[in-house]
Amino acid sequence: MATTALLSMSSFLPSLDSVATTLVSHYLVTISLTFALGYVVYQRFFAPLAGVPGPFWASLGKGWLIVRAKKGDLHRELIRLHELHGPLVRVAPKELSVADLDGVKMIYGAGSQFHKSDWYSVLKGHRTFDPFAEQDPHVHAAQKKLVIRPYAMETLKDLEPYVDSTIYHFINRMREKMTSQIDLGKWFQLFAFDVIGEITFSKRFGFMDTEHDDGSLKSVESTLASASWLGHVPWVFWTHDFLKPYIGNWLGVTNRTGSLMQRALKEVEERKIRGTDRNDILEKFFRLQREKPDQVTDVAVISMAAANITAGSDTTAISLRSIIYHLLQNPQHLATLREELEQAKREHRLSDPVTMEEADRLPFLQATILEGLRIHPAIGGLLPRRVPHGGCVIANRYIPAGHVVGACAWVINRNTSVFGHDAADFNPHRWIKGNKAEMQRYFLTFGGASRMCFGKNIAFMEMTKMVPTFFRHFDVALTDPQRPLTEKNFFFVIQEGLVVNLQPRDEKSEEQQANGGAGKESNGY
Ligand code: HEM
Repeated sequence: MATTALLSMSSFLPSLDSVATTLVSHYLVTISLTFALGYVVYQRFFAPLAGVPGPFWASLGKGWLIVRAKKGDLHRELIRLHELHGPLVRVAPKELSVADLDGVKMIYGAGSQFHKSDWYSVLKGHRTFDPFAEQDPHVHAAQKKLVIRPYAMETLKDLEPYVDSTIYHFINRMREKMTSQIDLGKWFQLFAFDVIGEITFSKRFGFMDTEHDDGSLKSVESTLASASWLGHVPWVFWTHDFLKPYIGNWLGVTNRTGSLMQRALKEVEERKIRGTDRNDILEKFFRLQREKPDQVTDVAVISMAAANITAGSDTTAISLRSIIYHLLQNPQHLATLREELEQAKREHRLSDPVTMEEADRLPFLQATILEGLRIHPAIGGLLPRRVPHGGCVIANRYIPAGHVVGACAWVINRNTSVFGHDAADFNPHRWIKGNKAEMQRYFLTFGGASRMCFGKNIAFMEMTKMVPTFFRHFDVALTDPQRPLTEKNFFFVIQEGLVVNLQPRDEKSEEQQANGGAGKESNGY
């Protein structure tokens, strides 16, 4: 009886195995929790960046940056956080967003020792020639020296007729579309791709003809959407790269070495067979290649041609959208611009398309373009840089070597001490009445110093010709002025919703007939 009772009791007692398992799992949980707590305490109180304000989760890992990249709102969050916390915001355990002006000068100014961080490594991948993503300053300087000439101010005159013919085509397409509402934002995108094709290969991609792209647009956007989060965890990219032969491609960023490269390769090969009498960018690269055949390799030429498409199409479309949208939202500024254009027209200083030289003499136009670029910088990423040996001090805070610092143009371009108390508003007059030199010193839309945009002059030429020519031809109104544009930041801050009604202003003018570049549409070699 007693034995039976003992046996039945033992069936309720835990076995030795389960006691051991429970103890081990408790032990593991306790160790993990202790480590986790220790990590949190370290990051919050003892790490070199401990105490720098910012979102709680950002101080613990890259998750906050990845979520922002996925949501596409990093630029807006950074504006909010800097307003709240001041010149430094901690965006990751070892990474800061900087709004301090001396800090910005130190990071991006001439002779800076702050070089591009690992964020860029995923854009570069295995590419051997890529000035945009190159992290090594010596390699970058050597590559830049080899290929920069075609982007110089002096060559713009050669490229102007190609821009003219594409603008002319754009205006004609708009005239055909005028009866219905027009998604002008989309048309600027088609234009920006076509014009890059024209100035690089003397060949529009034909997107304005078919009214859609051949996948290039998606390719650029999926590259950036993927790079913008992967850049924060480059090890994911490199692990995927290692496993790709077995698991296939799962990442959009590889498009950068995919379809755009193929397009550039095809154009280069065709050009080599056919030759050309054109003086476009490709021809200028070939000239450099003839001078230094062992250095300006085919890989370099193809890579630069592809870079023009990736770096120069969406960015220009975004900027055009910003300029036109803000003018339409601010009729008083549009009226001032129209007055300037009307006067120039009366005085026969306005061709059709407007020439670069004429546009240079239209101060309010220039101010409007700078203001559109200031208020909505096409690139909304942090432009991250590695802190050099010896560390640095920014806003009275020591930041050790190897940490990452960066500034977002959306934050810096809204600094009230540089751009005025109304820095959050669109007001072109600031570029006429304000301290232009000071504003240009901190104008981060095209990046800074040694890593400044190659295509700045080309982009300016396209915009300063397109904007007055467009307004010369059309009266433009937003179909729904109450509805703001939507925007998403995948490194490029892309807008949607610029839908307008167009009315013709005048018929083709005498100047248009007189201007050889405009009158000639070209699409081919
Ligand atoms: C409004 C239009 C444009 C804007 C706002 C813009 C903006 C920028 C910015 C901010 C950078 C620096 C990025 C960084 O530091 O990570 C950059 C670099 C670059 N851009 Fe642009 N860009 C524009 C148009 C163009 C065009 C039209 C081209 C080519 C035809 C181009 C080619 C490049 C290249 C090659 C670089 C790399 C420069 C280097 O690292 O040395 N961009 N751009």
